[in-house]
Amino acid sequence: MKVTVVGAGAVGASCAEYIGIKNFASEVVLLDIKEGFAEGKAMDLMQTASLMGFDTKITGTTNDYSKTAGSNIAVITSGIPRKPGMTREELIGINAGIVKTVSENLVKHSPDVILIVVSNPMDTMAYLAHQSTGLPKNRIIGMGGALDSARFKYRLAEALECPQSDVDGMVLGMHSDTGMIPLTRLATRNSVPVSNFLSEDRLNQVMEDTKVGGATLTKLLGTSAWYAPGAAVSSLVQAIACDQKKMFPCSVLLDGEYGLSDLCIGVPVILGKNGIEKIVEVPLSDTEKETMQKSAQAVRDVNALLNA
Ligand SMILES: NC(=O)c1ccc[n+]([C@@H]2O[C@H](COP(=O)([O-])OP(=O)(O)OC[C@H]3O[C@@H](n4cnc5c(N)ncnc54)[C@H](O)[C@@H]3O)[C@@H](O)[C@H]2O)c1
Ligand SMILES: O=C(O)C[C@H](O)C(=O)O
Repeated sequence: MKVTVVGAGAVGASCAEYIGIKNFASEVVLLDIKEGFAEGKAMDLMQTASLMGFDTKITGTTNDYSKTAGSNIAVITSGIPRKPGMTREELIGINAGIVKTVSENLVKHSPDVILIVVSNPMDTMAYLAHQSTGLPKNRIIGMGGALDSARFKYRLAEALECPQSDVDGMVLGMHSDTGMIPLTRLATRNSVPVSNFLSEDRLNQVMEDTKVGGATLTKLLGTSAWYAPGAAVSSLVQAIACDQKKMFPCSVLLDGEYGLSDLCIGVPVILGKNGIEKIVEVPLSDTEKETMQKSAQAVRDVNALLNA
């Protein structure tokens, strides 16, 4: 199993580190445009192998796509992150050009690759990857919902004063400060709806804290987060590489599901060796349906900037 990670910055390196530690891939290639950077990150990570107990071979390259040839999975993290006070959508001007070139190069060298798009604004970048590569829709996956759901569980556990392993929950919709839809109605603590334990006000607070999860960290760190993003990507890569058939909310091209078409947005999918093996349609309440439509409109507005 060969995995390429484009962008050896904060998220790309964290993702390569977690893939290494989980020890399921034979090879990870890190590629970056900055001279020597991916090689340096790869060497540093490889010097953790005997300490962390993994055999995955991690190598780095400066923009040489021939080294990525034959990749089963490729992760795109190349592009600029936001600074405090910015939205993810403001990154489109620079990141669209990068994601277009990178996705074309990846597919040229690995025609059977499954792409995982991370660069922001992620839903639009996943849509752009479809436009620029023409890959079948099961082979382009936008990562956002897995991370947002992890943050949702963190906030739920905080409110419930319980371990995160006690809680379950999912975030659908656009990966943006206003477009996320944490499904509080369906969240549970050991199968018991969380509304049995938390007031409506507290649940609304959990929802709001989840939606601004990325912005909160960006304000604290001065740039956007990388540990949880890297871990979330590594979980998607593992689900595909190990044919796990696990369910994650991912940004995928819809064709009528949830009443939406011709956009990528976060919905639950089953991930296995073929990438997206199934889109799961969760029955939504009228309010959730309305919120999903608004979120989709926000995605379409950003997609329209690709042609502006
Ligand atoms: N979808 C998500 O949930 C999520 C989570 C975290 C970060 N992100 C996004 O991921 C992206 C990366 O974030 P980061 O914190 O790792 O940034 P970073 O600046 O640390 O790393 C980005 C790397 O991309 C490289 N790069 C730029 N252009 C390139 C190109 N054409 N080819 C190859 N490499 C290139 C840069 O040299 C840099 O090393 C940002 O757009 C950020 O917003 C998304
Ligand atoms: O917040 C960001 O800009 C980065 C990423 O999308 C995140 O949610 O951490």
